Amino acid sequence: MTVTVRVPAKVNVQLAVGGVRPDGFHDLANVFLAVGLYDEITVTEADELTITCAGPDAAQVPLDATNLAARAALALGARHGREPRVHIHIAKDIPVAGGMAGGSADGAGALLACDALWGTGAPREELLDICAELGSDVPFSLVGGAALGRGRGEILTPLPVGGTFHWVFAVADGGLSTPAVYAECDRLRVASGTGATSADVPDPEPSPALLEALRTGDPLALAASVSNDLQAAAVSLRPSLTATLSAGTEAGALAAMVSGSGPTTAFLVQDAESAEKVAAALSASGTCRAVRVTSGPVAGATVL
Ligand SMILES: C[C@@](CO)(OP(=O)(O)O)[C@H](O)COP(=O)(O)OP(=O)(O)OC[C@H]1O[C@@H](n2ccc(N)nc2=O)[C@H](O)[C@@H]1O
Ligand SMILES: Nc1ncnc2c1ncn2[C@@H]1O[C@H](COP(=O)(O)OP(=O)(O)O)[C@@H](O)[C@H]1O
Repeated sequence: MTVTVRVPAKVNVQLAVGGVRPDGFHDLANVFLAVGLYDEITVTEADELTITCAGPDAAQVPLDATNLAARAALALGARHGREPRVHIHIAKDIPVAGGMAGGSADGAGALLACDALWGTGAPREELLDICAELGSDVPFSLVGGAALGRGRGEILTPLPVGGTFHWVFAVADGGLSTPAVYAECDRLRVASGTGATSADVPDPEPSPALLEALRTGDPLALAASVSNDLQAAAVSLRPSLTATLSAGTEAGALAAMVSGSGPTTAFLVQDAESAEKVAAALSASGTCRAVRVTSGPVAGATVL
């Protein structure tokens, strides 16, 4: 028997980063939006746990027990007294190490797929607990749509969205390490004299204007309120992102931002027609490796 699950990428329309906590994580107000770029995770009964991956960035995906999809199968199996004898195939379309939660998508997808394959029938709460153990972004990959993530991003509240938002993503050459970008954010804060701990940095809060823009589905209002506290750190580590951001703005994007920890850049546009125009201009600019056009919100991990 075989089960396939489709899982979307995300963009953070607000990423407010608090001070670094004693456990090394940062408290967040993380407003996630699931967008229509997908990985597909297929699990098949097998003699032992094995993984394959296909797609343009497949060479950068680990195929051992560190793969989040393998860790998900192991975690569900351990809770239900079951050896994870499965082959996991990842059809990867989400850019790797791009700030779009591709690894998290694979973790959430493999979890849901194994649950279906094994007939485990794990309650949603248990699946969300396992997701949070796997990584801060993994619960959102399961849930999809739009949500506010508190804590380190794993405590989710679904958010109402009143329309479809159109996006262009510029994929950069190479990735950025998420821990390195958080560390650079701390370094920049210390260097500017504010300090980087929870005692120094105000508690992160969601922007009321941003939540209202999502609720009404108004792209101009959303463009006026998006923010990403990791952007300066990503640009500091990858200065060439400035040229990509400018190219999208000059082409008419309503907002230009780094997606999460980057280095993918995200451009909010008015409609599907302007998306094509901005995408063409970004391609022609020579400031990125690839350009993707999509929209959101879309559903979270779904069994096909
Ligand atoms: C920045 C964000 C924004 O959504 O995603 P990406 O843009 O990388 O996809 C997330 O916070 C990434 O979440 P995720 O990639 O799941 O991170 P985890 O595996 O939980 O943690 C990896 C490392 O990132 C740092 N980290 C992560 C989350 C958080 N709230 N504070 C942190 O400081 C820590 O150094 C941690 O060891
Ligand atoms: N399915 C996966 N399981 C584990 N690690 C992965 C997986 N896919 C990618 N990775 C690795 O995890 C790191 C982060 O990748 P990814 O989740 O794609 O990016 P990001 O955290 O920026 O959204 C990269 O080093 C990548 O090689």
